[in-house]
Amino acid sequence: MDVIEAVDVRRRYGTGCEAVRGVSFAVREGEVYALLGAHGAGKTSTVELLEGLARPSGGRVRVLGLDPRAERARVRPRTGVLLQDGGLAAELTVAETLRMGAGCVSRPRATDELLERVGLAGPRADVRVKLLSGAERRRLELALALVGRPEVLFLDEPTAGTDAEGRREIWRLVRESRAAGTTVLLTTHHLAEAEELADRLAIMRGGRIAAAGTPEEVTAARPSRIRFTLPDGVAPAHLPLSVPAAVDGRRVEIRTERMQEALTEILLWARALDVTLDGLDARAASLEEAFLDLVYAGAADDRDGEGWPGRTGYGGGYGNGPGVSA
Ligand SMILES: Nc1ncnc2c1ncn2[C@@H]1O[C@H](COP(=O)(O)OP(=O)(O)OP(=O)(O)O)[C@@H](O)[C@H]1O
Repeated sequence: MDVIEAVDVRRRYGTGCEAVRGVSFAVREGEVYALLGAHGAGKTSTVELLEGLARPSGGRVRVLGLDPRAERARVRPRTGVLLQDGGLAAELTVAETLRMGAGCVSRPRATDELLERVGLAGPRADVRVKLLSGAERRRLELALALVGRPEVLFLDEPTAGTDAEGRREIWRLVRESRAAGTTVLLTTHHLAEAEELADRLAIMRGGRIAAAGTPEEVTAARPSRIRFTLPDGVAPAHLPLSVPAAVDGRRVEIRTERMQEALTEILLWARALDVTLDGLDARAASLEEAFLDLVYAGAADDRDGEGWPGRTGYGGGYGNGPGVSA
């Protein structure tokens, strides 16, 4: 069952900025789904619509089958929200803050047990919020999101302001929530975070979804890369490739969706010339490459369809002759 649904959703601010431009995705029960993108991609603007904080200017959002804004009273008790900026009261202690949160929900978790779980029990429970580290604040905010036993968790940049260790702690808590059956939608601009946590993800750029699926599906749709060093005496113009290649000094880089064909062509060419291809390296795209490609180089796709910067086309094939310069 789809617990969270966005269908062709749009959001235009009063300033005229259209931050969300026709976004569609669905999150299944018990799944962790990440909206991944650079700053300003439209992640928060999208999640806020699902949290019921604003109404979409177009399209449709549903949480647990309900309209999160029009039916807020029914949706809110079943969801937990971690905002990008939690806005905690600085003078309250950790325990006071969580007790206050517990007072606002109908079936609160035991606050002592929850503080234990997020690593803020014992002496840390009596510390004022203003004295907490960034990671501790985030864990307290997460405890507040969890105190009402939510079926759905919205986590906007859950590890913002935390160090590497703090990040791992929060990742552990997110995994525990998933293991308990909670459906999680999170936003992040950290690729590692999406890789670590997400069952499926959508990469956002300019208010749209540039790619979506499991990490494997997203990378499978991106071109593989073959690299090698041009052998001495071989000119770039004699490369036998029917696929476009880029040459930087003596280094050759080929991006291709037909890895096996391109690699076969290169190896046969090298054997015909009796040359060794130093540094030969062929690999499928990593999620990081897909992300960088879609989020940054992808802007070039929008402009001119060139695909990636610095590309030089070398056509040909074996018809080009032996390929060894005189
Ligand atoms: N209240 C607002 N009024 C006008 N424009 C806004 C408002 N909030 C966000 N925007 C604009 O909408 C676009 C998307 O912003 P949004 O915060 O949704 O992106 P994001 O992907 O969550 O980025 P970040 O990781 O920095 O939070 C940006 O161009 C931003 O400037």
